[in-house]
Amino acid sequence: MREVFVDRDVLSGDDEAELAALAARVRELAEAMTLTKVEPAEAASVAAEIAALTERLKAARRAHPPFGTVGESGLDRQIANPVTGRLNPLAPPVDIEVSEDGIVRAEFTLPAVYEGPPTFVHGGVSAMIMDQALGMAAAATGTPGMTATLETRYRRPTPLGVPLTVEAKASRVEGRKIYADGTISGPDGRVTVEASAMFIAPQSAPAAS
Ligand SMILES: CCCCCCCCCCCCCCCC(=O)SCCNC(=O)CCNC(=O)[C@H](O)C(C)(C)COP(=O)(O)OP(=O)(O)OC[C@H]1O[C@@H](n2cnc3c(N)ncnc32)[C@H](O)[C@@H]1OP(=O)(O)O
Repeated sequence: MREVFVDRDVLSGDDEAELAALAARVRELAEAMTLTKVEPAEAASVAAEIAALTERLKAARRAHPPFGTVGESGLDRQIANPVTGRLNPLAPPVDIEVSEDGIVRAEFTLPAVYEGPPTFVHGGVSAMIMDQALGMAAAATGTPGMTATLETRYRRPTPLGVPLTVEAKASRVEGRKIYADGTISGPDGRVTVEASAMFIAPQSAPAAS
């Protein structure tokens, strides 16, 4: 696969593990925040403590999110990615694996912070997870690309708080265009979301930002 990334700090395994642990705590904080019933005065007190913690983190700051060390697939460097990044507290708990036959798969459970319709996953969150899974399936062909089109078909509501499965696979490569299809299904195996996407390999690597 050709190199597509700009220069970034690359974290050691230990540094990545520590920041991933911090991100996990921030995720728990977001979940607690969404569901808390504490009194307003307590909320204000907690807000002040969090502001102080944020200042501590800002004391040493990068210009851009870091990368992790390259894995065997060569695709797992974006550790602050908003869909699967261990270092990104906004990322849902989705750990996508790519098998040798190019099938992309993850099992995950989405908590209340991703709620759209009451008790169900927000459709934009499902689309985001599909985009990533389909993009990784496209990249597994050896030709990674930018999402050009993404079509999602919501067959039935996707429930929160139960094990879900996302699967995707590239169907064909036509020049710079890579096509992929995938699904999200519930614990009963029934498909809740179908998605198809077309990715286009850029003529040149994206410019540094
Ligand atoms: C390499 C990148 C990093 C990857 C790293 C891998 C990491 C491991 C995987 C991670 C997975 C992440 C998955 C999320 C990935 C995003 O989230 S990407 C972000 C969302 N997408 C974007 O921002 C894309 C914005 N658009 C663009 O940058 C450019 O329009 C594109 C898509 C690169 C195409 O630009 P271009 O190369 O100049 O295209 P151009 O030469 O005009 O057209 C080529 C052909 O494509 C067609 N085409 C172009 N655009 C479209 C379109 N939108 N719809 C339909 N057809 C189109 C043209 O009609 C033309 O067709 P033909 O005439 O050849 O038949």
